[in-house]
Amino acid sequence: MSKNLTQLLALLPGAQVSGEAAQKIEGITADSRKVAPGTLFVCLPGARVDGHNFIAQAHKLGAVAAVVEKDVPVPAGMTLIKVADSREAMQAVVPFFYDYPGRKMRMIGVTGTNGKTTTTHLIRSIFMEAGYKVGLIGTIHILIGDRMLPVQNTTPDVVDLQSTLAKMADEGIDYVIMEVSSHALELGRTAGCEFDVGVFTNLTQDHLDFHITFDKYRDAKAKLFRQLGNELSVKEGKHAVINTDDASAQALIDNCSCPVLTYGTGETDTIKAQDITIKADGARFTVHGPFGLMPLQLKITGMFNVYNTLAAIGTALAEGISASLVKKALEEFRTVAGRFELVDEGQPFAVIVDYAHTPDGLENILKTAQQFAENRIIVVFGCGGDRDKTKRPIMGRLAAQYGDVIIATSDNPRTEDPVAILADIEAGIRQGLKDGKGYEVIIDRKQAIAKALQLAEPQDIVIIAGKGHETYQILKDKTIDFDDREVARSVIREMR
Ligand SMILES: CC(=O)N[C@H]1[C@@H](OP(=O)(O)OP(=O)(O)OC[C@H]2O[C@@H](n3ccc(=O)[nH]c3=O)[C@H](O)[C@@H]2O)O[C@H](CO)[C@@H](O)[C@@H]1O[C@H](C)C(=O)N[C@@H](C)C(=O)N[C@H](CCC(=O)O)C(=O)O
Ligand SMILES: Nc1ncnc2c1ncn2[C@@H]1O[C@H](COP(=O)(O)OP(=O)(O)OP(=O)(O)O)[C@@H](O)[C@H]1O
Ligand SMILES: N[C@H](CCC[C@H](N)C(=O)O)C(=O)O
Ligand SMILES: [Mg+2]
Repeated sequence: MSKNLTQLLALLPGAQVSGEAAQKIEGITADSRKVAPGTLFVCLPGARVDGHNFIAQAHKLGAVAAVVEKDVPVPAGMTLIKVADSREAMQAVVPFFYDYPGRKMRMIGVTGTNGKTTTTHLIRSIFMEAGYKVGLIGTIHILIGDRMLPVQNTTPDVVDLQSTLAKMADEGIDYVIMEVSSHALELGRTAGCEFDVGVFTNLTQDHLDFHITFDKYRDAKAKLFRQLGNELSVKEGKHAVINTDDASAQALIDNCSCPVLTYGTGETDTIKAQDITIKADGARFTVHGPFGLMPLQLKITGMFNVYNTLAAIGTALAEGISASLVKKALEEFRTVAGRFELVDEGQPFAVIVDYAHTPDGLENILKTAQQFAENRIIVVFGCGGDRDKTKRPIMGRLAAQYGDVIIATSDNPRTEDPVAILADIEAGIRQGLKDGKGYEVIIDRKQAIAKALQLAEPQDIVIIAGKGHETYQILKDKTIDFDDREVARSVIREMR
C-alpha cells in the first residue's frame, strides 16, 4: 500500500508544507517505534508524552515527512506538514491511505458501558450461521474468520483499525462486527469506519476519569449515532439498534437520522422479550418482533444476556437475516471467554469467573447469582488503578449488599498503590454491610482467590469478578502472568 504525499496533502486544506511534497509514502504511524522507511509520522500530544518529541527518532528510522501541530525543530531532509490539529489530520488521511476499507464491507459498531464484547460475539455467531465471512474487533482479540490477532485496545487507534480493516477487506470479509469504546469515539479512532448499523447496549457509570461527567460520557457514545447519519457516506440501509429500557435511549435516538429499531421489555419496542425465566444453565424467553414469536432457550444466562441477545436480534433484523437462522445461532451459542465462565474441577461449589468491572456489571452478576443461589455467595473483586476512582466505593457497597462473604483484592493496580485503591473500595464495603457480615481485604489476588475457595462450602457460589479473560496483572513496575481461571483451578486441585 502506498500513496503520493501530494494526494494526502489534498485532504489537508490549510496545511503549511515545507520540504518536498512529491514523494511516495509507504505507511503512516503516530508511533516512532513503528516507523519504517518511507513513513509519514504524525505527532500526537498524548496523555503521557508528546509525540512531537520523537521526530528525530522517527527520521532516523526512515520517516520522510511529519505532521505536526506545534513549532518543532525538523531534521534536515524531512518534509514538515503543519496543521491546526494533527489528530484530525490523521483521521482525514489514514482511511484514504488504506482505500476506505470501511466502504467495502458492512460495518456494525456496538457501543455501551457493558455487554459490547458479549453482543459482538452473539452477532458474529448469527452472521456466520448465515454463511457470511465475518471479522470481529474487540476487547479480547481481533478475529478474521477464525484467525486470531492480538489487540491492545478494545477499539484500536485509527492506523491499526484502518490497516486491520484493509486486511479484512482483502480477505473477502463481508461483515465487520466491532466494539466501539467511548474513548475511541472521543479520540476519533473510528474515523472512516462508515458504520451501517450502530448498536447501543446501555449506559451506566464508568470511565469518569476520562470523560469527567456522565453527560460528556453519554455525548461520546452519541457520536456513533451521529456518524451513522453522516450524509457524506456512500452507504445505504443504515440502522440504529437501541435498548429503550436504558435511561439514555432517547438522548441517543435524538442523534439518529436513520431508521431506529428498538429493543427491551416495553410494549412499543420493535423487538421485545417476554415470559423470561433465568436459570443457572441458561435464560428462556419469548421474543416478539416483526418476524412473529421466537421462543428461545439459551445456554447463557442472566437478564443482562437477555438484553445482549435482543441487541443481536435487532442487528440481524436490520440486515435481513431470517428468524430461523437467528434462533439456531443463538440457541447454539455457548459462551464468551471470561464472561460467566464456570471453573469446574469437580468441587462441590460453583466457581464463576466474570469480567464485571463496573458497578452495573457487578450488580448484574451478583443479582443473577442470587436468582439461583442455594447457599452463600462469596465474591472476590477489585478495581483497576489509573481508572475511574469514583466507581470503587460503589462497587464495594454493591459487593457488600449482595455478597455473603466479601473479599476485596487487587485488579491491575497499574501505577497506583494497591493499598490506596483498596481503601477506596473498603469505604464502600462498610456502607453496604448488613449486621453480622464480615469482609476481608487481601492485596495479593492469588491469596484472595485461595481464601475464597477455602471458605467455600457445598452449594456456595464463588464469584471472581473483574478480570475475566485477562491473562495478566498490571503492577507498578511489571506485568505478571495471571489468569483467574488458572489460579482457581490450581488452588482447587491443591486443596484435595
Ligand atoms: C488514554 C488513552 O486512550 N490512551 C491511548 C493513547 O495513549 P497516550 O495518549 O497515553 O499516548 P502516549 O503514550 O502519551 O504517547 C503520545 C504519542 O507519542 C507517541 N510515542 C510515544 C512513545 C514513543 O517512544 N514514541 C512515540 O511516537 C505515541 O504513539 C502517541 O502517538 O494512545 C495509545 C495508542 O493508540 C493507546 O494505546 C492508549 O491507550 C491506553 C493504553 C489505554 O489504556 N487506553 C484505555 C483507557 C482505553 O482506550 N480504553 C478503551 C475502552 C475500554 C473499554 O471500556 O472497553 C479502549 O478502547 O481500549
Ligand atoms: N448488557 C449488560 N448489562 C449489564 N452488564 C452486563 C451486560 N452484559 C455483560 N455484563 C456484565 O459486564 C461484564 C463485561 O461484559 P462484556 O465484556 O460483554 O462488556 P464490554 O462492554 O465489552 O466491556 P468493556 O468495556 O471492558 O469492553 C460481564 O462479565 C457481565 O458481568
Ligand atoms: N476496558 C476496561 C477494562 C477494565 C478491566 C479491569 N480488569 C481493569 O483493569 O480495570 C478499562 O480499560 O477500563
Ligand atoms: Mg469489551
